[in-house]
Parts: sequence; structure tokens; C-alpha cells
Amino acid sequence: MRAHDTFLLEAAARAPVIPVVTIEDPHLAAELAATLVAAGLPVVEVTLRTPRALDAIRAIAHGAPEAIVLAGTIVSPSQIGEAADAGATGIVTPGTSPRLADALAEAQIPAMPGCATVSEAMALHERGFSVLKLFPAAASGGPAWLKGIAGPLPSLRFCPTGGIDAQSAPAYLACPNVVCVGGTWVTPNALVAKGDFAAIARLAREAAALPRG
Ligand SMILES: O=C(O)C(=O)C[C@H](O)[C@H](O)COP(=O)(O)O
Repeated sequence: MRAHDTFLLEAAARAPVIPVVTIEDPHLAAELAATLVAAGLPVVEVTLRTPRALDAIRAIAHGAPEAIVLAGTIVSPSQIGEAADAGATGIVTPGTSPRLADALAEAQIPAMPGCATVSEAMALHERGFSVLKLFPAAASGGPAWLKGIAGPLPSLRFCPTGGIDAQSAPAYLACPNVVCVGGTWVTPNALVAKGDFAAIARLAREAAALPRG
């Protein structure tokens, strides 16, 4: 297994949930990340979907260095270096074009490439990736898909994300090939926007306490 995948597995093993965060105001980012870490969720994915997302990653890297910050919504090779330069310690993609897979395979930063089909998972495995994001997890087949792929491809590990919440997470976490799940339910945009860190801490503590399989 590649060293990068070992890093990802160790990071994922630290908590059952990776909160997926969309941040408009980078000034909130460090306190948000520190809140999540204190509540038991040390790995945070910041999506590159807002104009200031890279600034948010930079703010977390400097202001909450105890957090492991992953850059999400990476869809083109040029974003890999930008995210790494901002201080991201890992890359997450929603799906993986051949060009993006090439760039991720050569990058000096751990990457969890996204897939939604068995063929996509096999193509990524051929390129050396063994820790994958299943996205969008619920729409792609959910826990039944994960149980199905565990037979023919037992060495792959997944972080399913997309359409998962506190109620559905346990069924995913019970799958032997799931290392953790990702989702936005811990950090709803409305709570992030108003800086309601107490409410976010409550959701994060519940997520951190979810049983693993
Ligand atoms: O764009 C990316 O790289 C992503 O990571 C997409 C997120 O995983 C989903 O947006 C999760 O959203 P929920 O279904 O609300 O949990």
C-alpha cells in the first residue's frame, strides 16, 4: 500500500465522520476547525466551492494546526498544488477523470479520489489508489454497493459521502470496507454562516460517538 494511503487510513481511523464544510468567511474557519477537533472530529474537508475556500484552508492550517484539513471538490489538476500550498494535508475529489487521476498519482500529497462505479474503483486501484471516496454514496447504491464490492475487490477501502446523515451513517460504518463517512450534516451552512459553534459542537459530538463496524 502506498504511504499516502497509509496516512489516509490512519487519519480516517481517528473518527467515524469527516465533516464536509463549505466556508464563505475564512475568519470563521480556524474556530470552526478547532470546535470540530475538540468535539472529536480531527479530520475536516473544506470544499473548494467558495471564492475564499483556499483562504479558509490557510486559516485552519495556521490557526488550528491540530486539525487535519483536506481540500475537497478538487476537479482539475491545477487545484492540487493550490490546495497543498494553502496548507491542505490531503485531497478529496468527487469523481476522477483520467487526467485528474494522473495528476493525483504523481502528486506529493495524499489523495482520496472519488468514484461511483465498480469500473471506476478498479481503474483507480490499477493506478495505485486503495482508499477511495464513494460519491454520491446514497444515490450510487449505499451500503449494499459497498457490501457488493467487498467480495471482488477486498483490498479497497472507502469513505462514502453524499446523502449520508446521522441516521444513515451507522449502516455505512457497519460495512467492513468503510473507514469513515463524510457529510455536511455536522456543519450545516446556516450554522457555519452565523458562527453557531455551540450547535456545531453538539452535532460533532454526536457524530464522533457513532458506532463503527
Ligand atoms: O464536492 C465534493 O468534493 C464533495 O465532497 C461533495 C460532498 O461530499 C457532498 O456535497 C456531501 O454533501 P451531503 O450529501 O450534504 O453530505
